[in-house]
Amino acid sequence: MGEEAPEFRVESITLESKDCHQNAIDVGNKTYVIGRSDEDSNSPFGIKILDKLTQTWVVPTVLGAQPPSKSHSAILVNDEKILVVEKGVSLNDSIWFLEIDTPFVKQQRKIKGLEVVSWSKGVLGVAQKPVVISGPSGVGKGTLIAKLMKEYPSKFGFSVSHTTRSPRVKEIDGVHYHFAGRSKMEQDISEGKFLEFAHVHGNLYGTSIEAVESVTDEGKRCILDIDVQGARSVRASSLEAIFIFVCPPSFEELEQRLRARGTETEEQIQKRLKNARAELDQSNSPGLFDHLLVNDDLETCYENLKKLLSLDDGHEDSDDCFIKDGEATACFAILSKTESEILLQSDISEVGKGAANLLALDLSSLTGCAPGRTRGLKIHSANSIDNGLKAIR
Ligand SMILES: Nc1ncnc2c1ncn2[C@@H]1O[C@H](COP(=O)(O)OP(=O)(O)OP(=O)(O)O)[C@@H](O)[C@H]1O
Ligand SMILES: Nc1nc2c(ncn2[C@@H]2O[C@H](COP(=O)(O)O)[C@@H](O)[C@H]2O)c(=O)[nH]1
Repeated sequence: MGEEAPEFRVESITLESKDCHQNAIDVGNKTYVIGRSDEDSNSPFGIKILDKLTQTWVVPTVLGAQPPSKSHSAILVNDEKILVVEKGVSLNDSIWFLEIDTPFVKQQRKIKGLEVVSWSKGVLGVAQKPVVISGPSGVGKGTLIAKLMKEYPSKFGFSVSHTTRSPRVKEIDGVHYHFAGRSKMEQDISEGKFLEFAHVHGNLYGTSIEAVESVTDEGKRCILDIDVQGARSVRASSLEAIFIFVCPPSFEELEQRLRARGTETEEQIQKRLKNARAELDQSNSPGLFDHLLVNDDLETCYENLKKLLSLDDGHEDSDDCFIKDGEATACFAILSKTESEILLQSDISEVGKGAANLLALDLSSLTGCAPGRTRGLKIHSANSIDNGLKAIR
């Protein structure tokens, strides 16, 4: 893992030239060198870590989608993460965190026995809590979700799970599920790409982090259709969600619905009914589900679901917040840092406005981290006279 090498020249702090492709950030006894070599503009956006005590270089395993390898500036936020601000991309795409010692990174380091770092993209604004819908097979979860998505196509997005089960007739890969091979899915799970996974009715099912994040990136509220084990795992994760359990009016009715659907063999139906009893028992586990819905008459149940999601009052949700102002190309560099804010200054020559714009990036209300996005960023103009950059929440 260690490698002799002073092939890099490391300055003690960030190398912040206008076209900087490499930054060196000191964290304790280590120096993190981020970026690509200035000599080779086509080289990949790499990370190297210098152990200053032993003078050895380590190339860590880098997890997560990485920023576009353009020029950037970087600064240490705290012992856990480095802020990297990319130039020449839209403001929405410019803010990244290199996690060097967060709980996820520590966990992955332990699993792999290797040095690990992870990227987490910074996202402006907050998102509405995802909605987890659980309940026994055949109770009508999919039917309720389909109605919700049909009535509110721009408001909700479905988290497309991975599964090792075979597709049913009319099921489309990437729409209903990502149909996956077991070994690939297990490998992705071990690499921390899944929010939760469970063995359900003899197959492996799981929600990838990307499945949830990509829905949220579109400005939509994410709906997860997962079993009770999965709901338990999400409850224990850092994802804040609303948890709804859907019950059948009776066990007989559940059996009838499952049979009438006609998608399972008799053996599979028996397995699903057996598991249904266990799931119904667990629906009352303290602190697991926020709401129980009985799906007797479909329309009544759907109206009750809408009430739970505050969709019955005709008002838009007040905390909807989708960023439109950050789509223009930005050229900001890190200027300074306080405990809760980092000041970014625009490159005057690039924006050509005659005066530098100052933005303050509020770090006090961040939610989420690797292996997902870092959300909740707020940016506001920090110019004494606001010269045109609107405050962005
Ligand atoms: N309230 C209802 N009354 C009668 N039939 C219903 C009702 N809700 C759903 N159904 C029917 O029950 C069957 C099972 O519904 P659905 O596939 O939505 O269940 P599910 O909970 O998503 O199951 P699974 O977990 O196996 O995916 C479907 O044929 C559906 O049309
Ligand atoms: N824990 C998870 N459970 C999941 C996920 N996706 C679906 N499911 C649950 O599996 C059963 C069976 O589904 P089916 O499509 O084979 O009928 C059902 O209870 C789903 O809720 C997942 O990603 N994780």
